[in-house]
Amino acid sequence: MAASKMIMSSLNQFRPLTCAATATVSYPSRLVPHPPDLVKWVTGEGGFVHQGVKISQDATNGLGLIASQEIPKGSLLISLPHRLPLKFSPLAINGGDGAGAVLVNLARRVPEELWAMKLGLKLLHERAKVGSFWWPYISNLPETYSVPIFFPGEDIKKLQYAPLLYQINKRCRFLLDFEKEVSSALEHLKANDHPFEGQSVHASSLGWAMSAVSSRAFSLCGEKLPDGTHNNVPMMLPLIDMCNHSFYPNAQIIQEQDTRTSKILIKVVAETAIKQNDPLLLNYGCLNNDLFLLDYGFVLTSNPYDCIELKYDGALLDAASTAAGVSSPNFSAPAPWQQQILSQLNFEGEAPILKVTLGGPELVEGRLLAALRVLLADDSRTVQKLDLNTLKSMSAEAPLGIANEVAAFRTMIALCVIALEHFPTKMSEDESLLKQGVSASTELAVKFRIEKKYMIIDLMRDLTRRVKTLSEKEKATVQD
Ligand SMILES: C[S@@+](CC[C@H](N)C(=O)[O-])C[C@H]1O[C@@H](n2cnc3c(N)ncnc32)[C@H](O)[C@@H]1O
Repeated sequence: MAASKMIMSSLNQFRPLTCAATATVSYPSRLVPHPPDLVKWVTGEGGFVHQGVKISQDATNGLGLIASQEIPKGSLLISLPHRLPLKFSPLAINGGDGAGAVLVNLARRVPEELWAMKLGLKLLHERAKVGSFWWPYISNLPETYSVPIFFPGEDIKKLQYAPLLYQINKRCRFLLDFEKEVSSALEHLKANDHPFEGQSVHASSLGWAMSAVSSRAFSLCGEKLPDGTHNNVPMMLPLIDMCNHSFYPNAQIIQEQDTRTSKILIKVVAETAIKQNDPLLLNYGCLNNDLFLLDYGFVLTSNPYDCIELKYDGALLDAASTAAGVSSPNFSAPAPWQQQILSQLNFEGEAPILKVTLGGPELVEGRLLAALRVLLADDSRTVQKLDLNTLKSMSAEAPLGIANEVAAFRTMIALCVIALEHFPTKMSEDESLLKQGVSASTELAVKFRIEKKYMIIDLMRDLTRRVKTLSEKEKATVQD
């Protein structure tokens, strides 16, 4: 009863689309000071919430869900009725009012890779709309986000990692350009056709909406299409999106078709037994820290999926192998048979893919490993007997012989050294900066680069161990 009163009183207010420019606090406040009770809203709308599931302030991750009692494995934790997820369905909106058509046209101008902005437009529309069905949910969203588009310029520089700086720049530029496009689309609209209740929309509120979606939406199976298939649709899942992330989750989202209505229901079940006071955790995906920071605004320590990006380049490989003391390879001028394999690996040809990664579960991108093995080999016949998958595989032990494998690994270690040297600060400097007590965004930026450096150092250690084992094997073979 008390909750419904609270909902009613906030429904009558004007909904400004403002957004605080930077996320400087660890626990951002919600859009309104005392938002409605989400659990009551979900159950009131016909959803189910296990009696042992509660919203609670997490020690480090903002709000989260916790178990207030022991919950057995397999228990249903949350079930959302069909109308609760917030989706952007252009077909449904197109058949609607003029404001819907304006939203659809704006969404068409958003590049596919920034899909979060498309759903963000719908979120902004609902945020501005007085009487929105989703207001109890939206009012519970954070007011600010710790994603780097909101970092002060000097903290963006502190990330020290060009591929991420490029992505942040791209997003910021898009938001500034899109602000202009939105403004001109909203000009001269009749009040009824205005999707944001007559309010102008700035880059900061577009950024708020994009970040709210990128940090909370799940890509799930949508309704059945006319051809019988289902496509994946990003959606915001009230309450479920209060779960924080872990690579060792104790909860899982499942989708089931309701036998009565044929609609798809979204549920969360306990994947393991959950102890009292444990947080309910979902796995957001096997992502590197670039994506966690860009989309979610956090950085994970010892993330097994973290990696660095390099550009495949003959001159860089020549420099690395020379530094590694590998005898006279010529990466810049491969023999024709080597060039042929480089084409098969997509390093040469009309549309080469030069981006390669080091780190993550694969340790070294298979294409790079294969290229090094091939370019360091001098016998074309042995190489041509092997298939590409063997050449790309780290678990294929020294397919071109131990000397070749050692040279390839040494070159990779040297590549790691070069990558480390690209960071202008030393690890000790980074760590002492953190000890000084810095702003939340400086802390995130410095933590990001520290994690990248640790990842590179761990990879170097792993490769060095492999070189040692291989060298010992070679010595043993010679002695036999
Ligand atoms: C889907 S929401 C989860 C609910 C959120 N904590 C809140 O207060 O509303 C995702 C956000 O939670 C925080 N978060 C989730 N998992 C985290 C983790 N493992 N470490 C740090 N922050 C995390 C990040 O701010 C992220 O953008």
